Amino acid sequence: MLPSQAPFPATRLRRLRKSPAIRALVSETNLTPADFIWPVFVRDGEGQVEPIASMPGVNRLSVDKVVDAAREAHALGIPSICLFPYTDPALKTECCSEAWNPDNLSNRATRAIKEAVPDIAVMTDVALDPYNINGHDGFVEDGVIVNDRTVEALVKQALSQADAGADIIGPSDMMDGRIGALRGALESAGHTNVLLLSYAAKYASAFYGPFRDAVGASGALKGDKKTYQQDPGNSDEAMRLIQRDLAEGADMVMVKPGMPYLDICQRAKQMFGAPTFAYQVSGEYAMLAGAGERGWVDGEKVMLESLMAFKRAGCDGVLTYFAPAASRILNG
Ligand SMILES: NCc1[nH]cc(CCC(=O)O)c1CC(=O)O
Repeated sequence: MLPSQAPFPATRLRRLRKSPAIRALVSETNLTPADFIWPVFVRDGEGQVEPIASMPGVNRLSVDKVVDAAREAHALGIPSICLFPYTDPALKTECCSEAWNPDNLSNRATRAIKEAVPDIAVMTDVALDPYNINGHDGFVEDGVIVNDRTVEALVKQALSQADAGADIIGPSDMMDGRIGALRGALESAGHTNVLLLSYAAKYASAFYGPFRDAVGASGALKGDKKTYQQDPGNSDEAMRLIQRDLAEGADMVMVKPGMPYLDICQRAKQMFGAPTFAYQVSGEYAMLAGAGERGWVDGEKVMLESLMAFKRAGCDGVLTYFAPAASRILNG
């Protein structure tokens, strides 16, 4: 596999690292703002910028401020912004109907962004957890997270998002059969060019903790998500999930979390060659940003190194809360 190399001193691999110019010539991986999808948290109100304690530097934004964020992202060269609503606890119910309300927070934000910054791709999240009194991604019946009835609700949710103008729909729920159901419903409704970025290999991870604070789901969640999210020790299962989702009509696939699962990213890209994304999740962000804030690591350098690692592993892009900070540095 590897080309043969002459023995030392004919081969001195340090020659290839001798100066910035030579290193630039032989660098294998390129990181640019075009690699990023920026997840943002949306809340009610106007002019609201509300810090999230466990995610230093990340805020919940009212719709007007999300539009500002989209403008900023576009100016920085970030192609896509991904919306996560913080839902008023009073709107959380067992039937989760706020999820497909055409005027829910996520749909209002989508419409506002598409009007103000039409060129940015808006990604939305399909799962019931922000709206569910039980905090789960699916309906709960007698303590069981039920699959098929949940998929019917996810279809309604996704159609309301597509109607609002979402470009990319990201099902993060991990129910079986949802990609096929969503693709069929989008086609029937005439949304033939709405993309599905499937959270295909999503693990039951402790790294989602700060996110659940950010969307207000931590208090609501009863139990864990292990009957639908994957066992962190499994790799073959991830390949089966990705293969299944591509076969059902996913345009792009995601591995989540990111940094602890780079082996899954690499395997997925090599095996399927599909557009592959990683989600550098809230807990990963909190570790890097928190340690950077305290001066325990060089925050900027670990941020860029961690993002470069996704590209090296074979990812086409990465969902990261660092998107604007990293882009500002990359743009010089
Ligand atoms: N549908 C839930 C969802 N969508 C995105 C994230 C996590 C994102 C992050 O941690 O940054 C989660 C959390 C979960 O599955 O409990």
